[in-house]
Amino acid sequence: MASGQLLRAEALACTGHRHACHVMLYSDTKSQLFGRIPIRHVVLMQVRFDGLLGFPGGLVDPSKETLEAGLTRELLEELGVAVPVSEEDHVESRLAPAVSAAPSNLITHFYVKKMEEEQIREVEKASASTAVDHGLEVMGMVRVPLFSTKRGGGLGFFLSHSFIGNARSQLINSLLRLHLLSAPELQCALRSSLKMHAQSAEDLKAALALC
Ligand SMILES: O=c1[nH]cnc2c1ncn2[C@@H]1O[C@H](COP(=O)(O)OP(=O)(O)O)[C@@H](O)[C@H]1O
Repeated sequence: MASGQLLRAEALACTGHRHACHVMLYSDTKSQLFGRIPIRHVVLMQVRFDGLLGFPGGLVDPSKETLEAGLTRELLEELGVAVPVSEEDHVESRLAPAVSAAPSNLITHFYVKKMEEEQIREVEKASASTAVDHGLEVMGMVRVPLFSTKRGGGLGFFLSHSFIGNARSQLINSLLRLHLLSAPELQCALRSSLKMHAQSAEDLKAALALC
């Protein structure tokens, strides 16, 4: 098993750990950007309160509720609509890397749920209207652009943003595992991200000089 990865049961047996559950909601779509670039799939992420990109979800206390019940409760707060998640949607559990000298005590559990495009639209509408976390813990839901434009835009530029924890690798692993994109398509997007990242560093230095 890959480093840090745990079976769901092993993860639940860890004492003294915090548990965070997040889900990637997605659907197929026939929509085309500019009437010619196939969008293929709708994948939802969110801009969090801290400005980072991540998946909807949150901390769950497994001594009080199941991981899936806790995730479903978090989703209601963040999305404003019931999206039941079950054990069958579970993809992986992993010990989060340590962020300081102290060992990590956070276990992240990741889920993937396929929906109809219409249900995704309902989630998007509710997340900006009835969700109690809107504008507070969640600044807004976003669709991941899965296409690539000639100049490396689309997925490449999206991946150059900053993500919370291992959310970027959760996204990339899911796109590969579900065959939503091929490995060469992802490699191409990631190369474009690296270039964009270097350019952003220069832009940031220039912006700092304005202050
Ligand atoms: O999308 C994600 N993928 C992987 N880990 C995440 C993601 N979002 C948050 N985390 C991790 O889980 C922890 C708790 O998540 P979150 O901030 O969503 O919970 P909360 O809203 O209940 O405080 C975060 O501090 C972060 O380390």
